[in-house]
Amino acid sequence: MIDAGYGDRDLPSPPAVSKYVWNLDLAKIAGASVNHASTMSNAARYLDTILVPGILCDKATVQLFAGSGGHGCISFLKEKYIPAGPANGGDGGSGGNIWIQAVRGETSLHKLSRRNILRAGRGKNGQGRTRGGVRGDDIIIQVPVGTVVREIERVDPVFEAEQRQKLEAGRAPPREGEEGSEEGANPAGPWKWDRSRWLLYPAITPQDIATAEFPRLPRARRPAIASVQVAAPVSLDLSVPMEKPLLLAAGAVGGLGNPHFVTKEVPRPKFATKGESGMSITLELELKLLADVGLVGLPNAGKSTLLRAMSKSRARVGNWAFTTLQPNIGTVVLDDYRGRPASHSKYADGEPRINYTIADIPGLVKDAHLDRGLGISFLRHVERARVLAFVVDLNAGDAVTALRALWKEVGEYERMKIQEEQEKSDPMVEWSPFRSVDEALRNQNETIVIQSGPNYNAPLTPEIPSIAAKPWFVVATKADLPGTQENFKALREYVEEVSGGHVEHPSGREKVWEGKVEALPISAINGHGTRQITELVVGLLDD
Ligand SMILES: Nc1nc2c(ncn2[C@@H]2O[C@H](COP(=O)(O)OP(=O)(O)OP(=O)(O)O)[C@@H](O)[C@H]2O)c(=O)[nH]1
Ligand SMILES: [Mg+2]
Repeated sequence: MIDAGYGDRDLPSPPAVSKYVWNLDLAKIAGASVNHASTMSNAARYLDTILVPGILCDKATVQLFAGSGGHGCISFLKEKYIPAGPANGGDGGSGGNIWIQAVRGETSLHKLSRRNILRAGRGKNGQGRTRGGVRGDDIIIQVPVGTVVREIERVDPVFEAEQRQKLEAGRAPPREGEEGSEEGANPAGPWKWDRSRWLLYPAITPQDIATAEFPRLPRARRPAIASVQVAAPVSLDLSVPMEKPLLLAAGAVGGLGNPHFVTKEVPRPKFATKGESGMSITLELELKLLADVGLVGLPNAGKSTLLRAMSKSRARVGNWAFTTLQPNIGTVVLDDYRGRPASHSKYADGEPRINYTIADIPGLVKDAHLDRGLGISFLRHVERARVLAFVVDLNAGDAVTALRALWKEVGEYERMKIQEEQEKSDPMVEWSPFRSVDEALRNQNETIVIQSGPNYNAPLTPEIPSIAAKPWFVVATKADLPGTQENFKALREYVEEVSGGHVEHPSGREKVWEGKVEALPISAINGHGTRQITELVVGLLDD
């Protein structure tokens, strides 16, 4: 236990917290069901801890396949005294849709990045007695709030068919009273069998096929729901939790049953159409805001130990620098629906906060902003956390020096980034357009301007608030070790002076967060002091 050298704060044991909130299992979400943490089986929980050792995942590429439509049915009424009744094949069911929804329960994209192909269900085929096929199952992709979605590729068979039809319509004069013909060949008909579109009666013979005449293929159709589909190309910034999911890809319509093709000449058509094939979209998802709290500290400061103490994360801990090479994320559950919640915190919209996330980032070293050590990619994570926790080791030299060194690194990185941004917005090439025909003929002064700006590699550079403007606090670890009190006292005095504005802000920036900076002593290996961190974090997040 830590003795009373740390002032008025006593260090109670940590709250019961657990790491994963389960409310999404992609294998089960068909049909818009949302599974809550409490309904998850222990086995699945256990499996996930093995499969995903808490590695933070902020990017995923997924290929989505909307459901194809079921085929139409070829069937005839058959009853006593009616040996050869009229056509009564049902239409095929339409394919399943794919939806996306940003929800608060999700904290990482790791489940999506593991399953990079998602398929909505296929519509069932139509059946006899004019029974339509059952619709395919929908898929809802639930992502964390702060996900940016961008389309990479799209294959839409219906769109292609429409384009083909337009082309044909332009090439061949349409028959009187009708639009352009489908599938080329002979615009005036009769049409021959197109294997990919027509379904034939099983008893039909090859000779029949060769001589049979088919009606004009119906135009490629879209389901009515496609009108609410997100316009192509998909580019979404899901920064608020969504009450209802958004339609990304509508399932394709089913084929038409044989009653659709009854004519005076062909009263009993022995064909029906196949369902349309579903579209596929490849999306890149990126989590813009990664965690509520980012742990910033020198190597070996005890960041991973702290994460383990606060969440159920099993991040690796070792008594040497660079134990952590990949960022880890842990979720601190505030309300596990058992007993009283650990906090009564609420989101801005009044919904109770059930958890918050902590990102354990590899240790920062001197000149990390020049990509030294594990460098820039990790500073990127720092930039995206809402609150920063500077973790300093009380047992490794002067804590104030360590804190200032950390801020310096963060500040340098930011300065470099601002410079880069400015360079990006400068025009890349000068351009002076021709002002007269003469000039053009002489072909002088021809330069072209390519305005740099959003491009494919950086289509969305969301506005990120300055790092120094983020709320922050200091976590002084290893407070259980002897002789650390003095170090902590000096640290707390320094921090108080910084919040009072008596000394320069360690970032060296002018616009800084104006709240009161706290310094908390903790002993992560004993779990002491973690409750205070939670209280503080929740307070900062609520502001
Ligand atoms: N006595 C004591 N030791 C601690 C405490 N927290 C961490 N340690 C020890 O400090 C060492 C480093 O801990 P880590 O959690 O791996 O440190 P880290 O900051 O994640 O280090 P990197 O991943 O290398 O950046 C381990 O040997 C821990 O056991 C603490 O509160 N008290
Ligand atoms: Mg670590």
